Amino acid sequence: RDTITINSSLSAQETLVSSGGVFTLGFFPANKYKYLGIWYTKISKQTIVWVANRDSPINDTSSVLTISSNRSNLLLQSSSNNVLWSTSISANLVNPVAQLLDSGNFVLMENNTDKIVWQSFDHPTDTALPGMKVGFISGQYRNLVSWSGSDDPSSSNYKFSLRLSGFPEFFLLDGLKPVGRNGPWVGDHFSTEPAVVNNGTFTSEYVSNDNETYYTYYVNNPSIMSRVVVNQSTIKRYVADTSGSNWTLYWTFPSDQCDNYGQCGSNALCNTYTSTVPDCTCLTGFQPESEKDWKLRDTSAGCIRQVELNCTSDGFITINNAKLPDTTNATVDTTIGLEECRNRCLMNCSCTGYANSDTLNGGSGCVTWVGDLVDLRQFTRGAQDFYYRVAGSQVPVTSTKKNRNTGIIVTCVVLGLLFLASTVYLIHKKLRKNHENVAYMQRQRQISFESERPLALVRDKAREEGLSTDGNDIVLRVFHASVISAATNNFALANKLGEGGFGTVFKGELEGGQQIAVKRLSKFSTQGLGEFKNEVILIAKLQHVNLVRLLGCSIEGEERMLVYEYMENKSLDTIIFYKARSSQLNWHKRFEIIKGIARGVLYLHEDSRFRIIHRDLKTSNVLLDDNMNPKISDFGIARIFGGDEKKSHTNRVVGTYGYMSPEYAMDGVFSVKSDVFSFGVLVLEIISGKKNRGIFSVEPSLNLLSYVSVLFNIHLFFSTIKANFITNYLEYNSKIILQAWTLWKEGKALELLDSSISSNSNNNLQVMRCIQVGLLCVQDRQEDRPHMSEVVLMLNSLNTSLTEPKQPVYFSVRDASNMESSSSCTVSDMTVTVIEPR
Ligand SMILES: Nc1ncnc2c1ncn2[C@@H]1O[C@H](COP(=O)(O)OP(=O)(O)OP(=O)(O)O)[C@@H](O)[C@H]1O
Repeated sequence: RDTITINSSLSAQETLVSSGGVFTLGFFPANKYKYLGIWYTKISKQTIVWVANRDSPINDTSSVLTISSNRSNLLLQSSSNNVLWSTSISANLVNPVAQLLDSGNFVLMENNTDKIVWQSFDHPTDTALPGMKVGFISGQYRNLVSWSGSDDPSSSNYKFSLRLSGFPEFFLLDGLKPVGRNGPWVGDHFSTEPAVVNNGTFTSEYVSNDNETYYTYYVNNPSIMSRVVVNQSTIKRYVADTSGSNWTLYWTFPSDQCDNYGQCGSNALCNTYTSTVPDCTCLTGFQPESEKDWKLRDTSAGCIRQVELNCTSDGFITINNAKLPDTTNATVDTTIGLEECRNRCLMNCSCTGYANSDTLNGGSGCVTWVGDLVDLRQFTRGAQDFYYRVAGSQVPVTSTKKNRNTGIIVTCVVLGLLFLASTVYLIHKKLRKNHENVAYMQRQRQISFESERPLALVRDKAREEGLSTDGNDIVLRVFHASVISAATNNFALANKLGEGGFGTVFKGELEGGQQIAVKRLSKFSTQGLGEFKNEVILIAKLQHVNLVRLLGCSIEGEERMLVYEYMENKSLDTIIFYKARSSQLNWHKRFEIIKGIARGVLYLHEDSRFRIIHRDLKTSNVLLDDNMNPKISDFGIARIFGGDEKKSHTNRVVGTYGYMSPEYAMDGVFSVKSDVFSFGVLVLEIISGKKNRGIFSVEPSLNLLSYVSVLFNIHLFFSTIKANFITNYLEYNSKIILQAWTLWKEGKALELLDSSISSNSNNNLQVMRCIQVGLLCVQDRQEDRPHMSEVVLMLNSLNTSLTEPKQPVYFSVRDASNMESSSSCTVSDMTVTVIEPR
């Protein structure tokens, strides 16, 4: 039989045998006592895989395993009715049955249902059978704990247990002392087992999320049995075939001395390539803490840096095929790749190393370390690269490949310089000849400086006003991360509002019912904590009815979150571009929205105490409250990510194609007039309900190409490329501008109006006025575009006469055949130069 019921208990002389005969449950003798346990039926040398009463042995011969009379538990009782072991639950079953399964799992359940209320697999002793989970599950640790001796099942000090902190990993412990470290799970294997990556015999499963982290495995071949067992200071995997032959040792850990935890001390590398004696070497850039001890092979003190890190000019050295160092204090971010991981490490002066957290598919995710690097080892194959930080002067240029590359680079630089020198004369001549060009360049530079200046001014002002010490007049909450986590139901997917270039936005509700939107910044700038706070405080100071209120921020570890008021109707793009929703916004509401946005931008540009250039005005950055009032969002967020937007890779920081002014798209120059351009696009989109932008990815190198072409006077080649670029840009990123312009010129501008809203003669004046303002704002030359103060005026006093908008230059470029050449040097002329060879 394989079951116990309320009427049939298991006496000391009886056994249960699983239906397929794989496992037996019964009483076995050990260490002068008796224990209730499970073993393989066919393996001749009894192999116990589970013990119920390992720490409460039986010392009589008539103990019995029963189901308790209240139908809730399994009880192991001695002859004197003492309970030696129990399942300790309160199940209250109607018709309980305990059954031994062929998997080795002993389960208590409701008869004829699948409702298992207790199972031995949830209470491992020293052995993990296939399907058993080891780790942290349902709020409890499930460790493997070794027997005290080969004939003594009682719990010993040795255990294989998960350490959850940092990047979770399994340790073999003697009490609290690590004996060995299995390393974190890096995709399809533990970092210490590169050689046992799935060879088809087993399927390993590793699950790690906010609620549980565990390892389990399955045997793929049904004729094979396997067990993983902790035996004192080792953990071993055995296999046997089901016919009952003896066990074969498949894998063992520690496998050599380099697996002993911290064998070589900190900041040292252990390998056993040349002998079984561990070879300890200090990492390059480090030296033994004690030379004397090191020579005597006492490496416990480890290694120290030869040159201290200075944070700004440090570099990294790679260890190939590495077992990652102890990850207890490491930080993991699975959302970024290696390059960003490296940058993150560089930005954090305490970061001492980094690596991918997942080695599959060429590697992904990021782990960063701080402090000493402990328990590193190197394998000969199959493991991953680990990068550790050293002072710049310690980075060796050793590999021949590097030397060769350096040689090539040096040769190229020398040739480039020669070429450069030979063309200096030509450039000089060209620049002299073209005074307007020089003037243009100066103008551009000036604009750049102007746009940078406010940032500096703002910071100085902030400091003057003592904002770095949190001025009293600012109502800004610094939220504890747990408050945000609770408010968003632990960032539940169901609460996700959207995702932008800076991170994911979640809806949340604070205690008390206030609704919030939380922007979880996925990447952050080089700024330190103080600076981040300053910037946030600064932004919180900007208060206007047409700006989204920033309520506060949250900072925890490397995580930065911004907390905004929640906007019931989300962003404008979610309404106007969708037929089903766009009729919610009639012309009156659209006109109010346009005026509201204009007032918000004016406030940013001129009315606030600080001059802010938004740099990414677009429909998804205009949110609507419950009354459809527009509120600009993301103002100042670029500031939080540092001012050096050219280095950033988020589409948000470099702006969004379709809304970018030509000078910003082509030359990276931005000013308040770039915002005016984006506003113009917004206006035309709100009127038409159509997007200006198609799908088009711009080659960032084109800017560079244009400079190179000037420098080397080889327009003919590069101008063709640039002409293509511009044509493409036009093709995809100015649909509405071109349509509005055409209709305007043909006197049919009203046709631009979204077909889902009806216009009437009362509205026509407003619609026409808005189209004209839109076209004035998207004019090519910055100086032709109005300031926001003028825009607000134009929208509010419909009777004043306006200038005629000029033809967008894009349009003229498309119509290239009409163009000859040009000698003037505005942005548009640069385009003309480009098309010369046609
Ligand atoms: N305060 C808010 N209330 C309600 N919804 C919001 C709020 N802030 C953002 N959202 C929603 O979350 C989405 C993502 O916002 P986010 O500002 O991160 O990205 P984006 O504006 O679409 O792109 P980018 O970051 O490139 O500007 C928005 O489109 C909007 O629908």
